[in-house]
Amino acid sequence: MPILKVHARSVYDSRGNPTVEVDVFTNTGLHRAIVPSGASTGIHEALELRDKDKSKWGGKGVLTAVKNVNETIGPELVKSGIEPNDQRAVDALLLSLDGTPNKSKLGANALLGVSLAVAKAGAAAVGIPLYAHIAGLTFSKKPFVLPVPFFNVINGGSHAGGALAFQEFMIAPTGVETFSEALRAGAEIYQILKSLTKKKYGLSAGNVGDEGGVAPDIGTPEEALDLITESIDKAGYTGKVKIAMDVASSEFYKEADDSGENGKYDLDFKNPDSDPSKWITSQQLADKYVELIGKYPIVSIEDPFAEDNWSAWSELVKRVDIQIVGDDLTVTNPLRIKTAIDQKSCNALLLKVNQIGTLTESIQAAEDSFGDGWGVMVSHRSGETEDVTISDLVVGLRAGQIKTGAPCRSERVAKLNQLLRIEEELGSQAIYAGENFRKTRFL
Ligand SMILES: O=C(O)[C@@H](CO)OP(=O)(O)O
Ligand SMILES: [Mg+2]
Repeated sequence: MPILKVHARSVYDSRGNPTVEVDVFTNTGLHRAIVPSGASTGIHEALELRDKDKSKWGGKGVLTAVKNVNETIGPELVKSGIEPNDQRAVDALLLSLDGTPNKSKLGANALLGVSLAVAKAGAAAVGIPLYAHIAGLTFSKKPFVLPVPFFNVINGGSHAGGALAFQEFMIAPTGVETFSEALRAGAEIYQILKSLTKKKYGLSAGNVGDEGGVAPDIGTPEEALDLITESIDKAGYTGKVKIAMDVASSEFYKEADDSGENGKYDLDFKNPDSDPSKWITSQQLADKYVELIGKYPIVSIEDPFAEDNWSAWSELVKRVDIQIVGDDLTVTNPLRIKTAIDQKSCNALLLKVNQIGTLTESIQAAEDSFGDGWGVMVSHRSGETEDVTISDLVVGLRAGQIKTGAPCRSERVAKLNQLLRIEEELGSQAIYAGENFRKTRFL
């Protein structure tokens, strides 16, 4: 049952930017994937190919990537006769057609659209759900595990206006029994947070950022954490719902030396008149994290330091016992993950399929991370679409944690709704990760 035809087109993501959609046709019908896109992208990510022509979409077009699928990848894949359920062979072909270390020839967005659409065709070819197909491509151990959803309920950094430097403040219902209860808790807390925010910071503070979280003009992480804690308490989930942050600190790292070390962190980076004398060292930022962890129920911090400020990462891991997640640091790339393992820089991977460009490499990144005892959190991008592949991926990988924004805005809720469907379908064949979210692979 080979691949009959591959067709790509340019569609739009949740920020109104063009992105790549790929249709793969087999004798089971049409299988489609849409590629997400980041804003606070790491400099070491695989290349998202955007058109050079600045006259259309301000240089954000993806017509070249679309053409690469329609004129190169698609015809070669059809000609190869590779079966769609042989994901490894498909991805190996994609890598050889591109031939560059960072997918700069054909574009990681072109490759990923094909890779994910083929995965769906592969699942259909054997007549099983996508999550089960992915489980078969990796470590498959029963029961299936439904992830703890990390809801990004306050948006700051490069995802929102306002002064807040830290990018994401998330709530994680680790202390409930099921995924659906977790989603209900998230939605209830989010509604309370929204009205509290409006009351304290004015009506427009209830407007949302790129990932559906509220975006009040607050200056300090403490203010955001107080708002969240109050909302959790008011909703009746004290102790059952914990807090996580994605600081995305590469966005406000200044004056580093050539190796990426010894820079300063500018917590006022959105102010064009920010005062350099107030920028802080990685040591001072680490002290701030330790203080916040002591004061709030924080279970996970992502990108506490910039992508090449390696020494600061290892120091923090030694000082705290919570989850420290690499995103810009590790970029879902087995080579950078290896360095992070060797240097003990973090203890969890943020897995974003478009950082690396194929499903097989994403699975490898997860395997390598689990292999060192790390946690793995599957993640959306700030520019998203109706595609829900990551929901199947997190279940297939048995990763136990997903971040997909606030329980608000359809491109975020689509992923959560897909997890509700999977939960219903699996019934007693699945357990909820809950407090074991860092260790689900080893349960
Ligand atoms: O930093 C992140 O983790 C992501 C997703 O929340 O943002 P972006 O897609 O803009 O890189
Ligand atoms: Mg991040």
